[in-house]
Amino acid sequence: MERYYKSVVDVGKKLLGLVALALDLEENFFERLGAFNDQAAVVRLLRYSGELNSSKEEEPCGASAHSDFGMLTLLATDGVPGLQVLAFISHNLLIKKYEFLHCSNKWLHTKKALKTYEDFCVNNQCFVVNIGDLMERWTNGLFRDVGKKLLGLVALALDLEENFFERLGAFNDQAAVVRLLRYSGELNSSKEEEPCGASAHSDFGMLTLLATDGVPGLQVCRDKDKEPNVWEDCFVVNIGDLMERWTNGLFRSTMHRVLSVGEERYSVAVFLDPDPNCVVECLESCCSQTYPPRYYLNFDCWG
Ligand SMILES: O=C(O)CCC(=O)C(=O)O
Ligand SMILES: [Fe+2]
Repeated sequence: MERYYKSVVDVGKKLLGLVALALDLEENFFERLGAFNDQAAVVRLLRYSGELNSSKEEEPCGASAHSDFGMLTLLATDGVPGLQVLAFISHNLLIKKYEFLHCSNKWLHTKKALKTYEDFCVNNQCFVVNIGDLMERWTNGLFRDVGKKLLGLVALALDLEENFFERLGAFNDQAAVVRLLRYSGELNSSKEEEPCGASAHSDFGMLTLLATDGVPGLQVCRDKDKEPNVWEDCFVVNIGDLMERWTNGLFRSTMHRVLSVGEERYSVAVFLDPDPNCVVECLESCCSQTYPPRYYLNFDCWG
């Protein structure tokens, strides 16, 4: 138990170092601030009996909805599902998501932002890292500012006013979702498969800001990278699917994946999604007779 405690605290410190770098602070910022001085990592061992509620109205609940108080929480489970994460899903995101999954969803007709609990896919190869309330206060404001600045530049590049996305309401109730990632670095046993940390995908939202610890692994499809690439001392900024929709395909969302290179790897991804109620339609300045709108909000096709 002591060994487990020590290695979890080390992982936590490494992740907080990355959070600091992602915030444009020195890696040891939180250490210098004294956050680890007399720090106690509290380990809670949990057992859920699995008993179902007798009342049909109530959802059977092991632990009711909450956020954790501190900086970060690292969660390891036995692989039995149950953990859910509250997701704010916009109508546009939902369309995109179900397009991707090739299936229909009744909520597609509501045109409203939804707050839903999504099952968290538990995988015994990973920790789930929850951002605590203190860290959220620190990060959310900062990432909103960086994101706003970048989106101002995107607007200027599209021949729009710098505050275009702000005026559209994209930042009204915007949440920057921070995902702290650790890749174990284990290589696949099968020779046919490429050793994969995260399979090829594009991100859903407007922009993603990505900071890594310098271990290679991230590949971007359009560059046709032969070797896993490293970007140092910078954020990698990925364009998301909603930005592709907004710009009528002028800004393509970035297809990317993470290969396993036999070395442990950490990264911090900040997903900038628009306000869940913001309508994402092809911008006029990106459409012409030659390039008519490629994306419509066509609800009928979802039956
Ligand atoms: O870890 C990385 O470099 C990429 C992570 C990523 O693409 C994602 O979480 O969507
Ligand atoms: Fe991604």
